[in-house]
Amino acid sequence: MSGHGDPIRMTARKSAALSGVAEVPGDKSISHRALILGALSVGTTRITGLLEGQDVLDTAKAMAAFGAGVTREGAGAWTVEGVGVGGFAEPADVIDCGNSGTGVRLIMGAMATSPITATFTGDASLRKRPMGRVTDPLALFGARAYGRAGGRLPMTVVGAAEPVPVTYATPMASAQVKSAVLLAGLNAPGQTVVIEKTATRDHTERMLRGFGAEVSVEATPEGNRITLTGQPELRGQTVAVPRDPSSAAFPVCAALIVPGSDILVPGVSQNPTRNGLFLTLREMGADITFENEREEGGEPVADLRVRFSELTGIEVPVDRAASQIDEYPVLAAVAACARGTTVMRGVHELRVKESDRIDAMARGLEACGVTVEEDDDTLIVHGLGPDGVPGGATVATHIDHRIAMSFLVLGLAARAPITVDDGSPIATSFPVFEPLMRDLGAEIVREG
Ligand SMILES: O=C(O)C1=C[C@@H](OP(=O)(O)O)[C@@H](O)[C@H](O)C1
Ligand SMILES: C=C(OP(=O)(O)O)C(=O)O
Repeated sequence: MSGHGDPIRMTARKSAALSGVAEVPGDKSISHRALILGALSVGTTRITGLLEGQDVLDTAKAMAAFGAGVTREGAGAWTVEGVGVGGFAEPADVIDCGNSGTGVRLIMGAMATSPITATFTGDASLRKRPMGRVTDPLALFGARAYGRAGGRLPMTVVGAAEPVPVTYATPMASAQVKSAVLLAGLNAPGQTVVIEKTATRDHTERMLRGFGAEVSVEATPEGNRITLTGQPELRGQTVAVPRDPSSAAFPVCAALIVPGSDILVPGVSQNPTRNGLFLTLREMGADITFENEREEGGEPVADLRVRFSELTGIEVPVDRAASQIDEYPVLAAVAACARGTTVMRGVHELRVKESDRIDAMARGLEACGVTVEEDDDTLIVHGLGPDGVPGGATVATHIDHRIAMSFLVLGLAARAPITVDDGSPIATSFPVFEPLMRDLGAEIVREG
């Protein structure tokens, strides 16, 4: 849905030690992909643990609009009756991807090599985000796209009637771009190749293999070379979605900065393309232990035991950016409670997320009494140590769930409460954030 309802003001205040078990919901990236690959398969895909956040619900609706049978069987349990590779029907109406960059970009890729036309839109945040990064490579397959100036939504994509395979080096570290090209390559004859200089989340490659496609990955001096053999027959699968490390980040970071806390976050994916934040936090001195390491739903997972820690700022390795790209906002909040300076470089991509996340974090932290520095590609936070952040501000969230959750986490440790002007976008990725955090003892309330 392209609106996100009335704004919900929310306030977090200094809380006593957090304790208990935080069972975060399913992974957003994997949930989108399970629905899309299910729709492109022959037969039935059964998904458990699907994230029922608005972003994923919008993708489910889109898959139905392209002709798949999508049914909710119970909490997190969904079935998809696929139409097969190349089997998408032309949607009768505009596809509204709401707040979701992943949804719109992957779906554009999935339909771009079929002889159909679809028009995409989204909410005020998504309509500001660049789509040229996917429509440029999709044009190489023979698809055409007509959008607003700057490659913005609403945008109509005319799929290629006779697609040709493509070799494409992604100009930015983006799993969405990589995935759009691979999904388009499914209905092109021959081999489609994506070369990525920096490895990004690899859920599409893993899941394509799981559904029966031939995908090989070769390390080359230019980076990973991913080769997909086109026109496979994908077969419906059973997909157990693991818990989302990007959602786990919020209770984990809250426990680290609220004195006395000791929590358990079970079953969190430790996929090396997603676990950068946990490595960074450990380097800052975080007491996080990885217990019961195992495999679930094709992903390495572990239970995270997290205890309050006195943290020290670090220079975050630049080559780790892709594996923690969505976690920089909450890392910046944690950095404010560390001693010393945390330097985050190579983070330009944060400027084109649901909001300009460098700007949103910098302005919000300043309002809370924290000194920051920024340039186009960098965010530097001068930490004030435990109990050092003044808080006492209302922060603008710019329709960005991660900005909202990051400042609510910071409010649990700041001296004075922190209010966010609109917490409603939290429902896009982490619909149970409030009850889950309250169950741990976090004082988070809705205003008015
Ligand atoms: O492929 C995905 O599921 C995602 C890729 C990332 O975006 P980019 O591809 O733009 O880096 C990430 O920020 C987003 O939350 C999810
Ligand atoms: C960037 C994000 O999502 P998307 O690009 O799918 O909107 C996110 O969830 O932080």
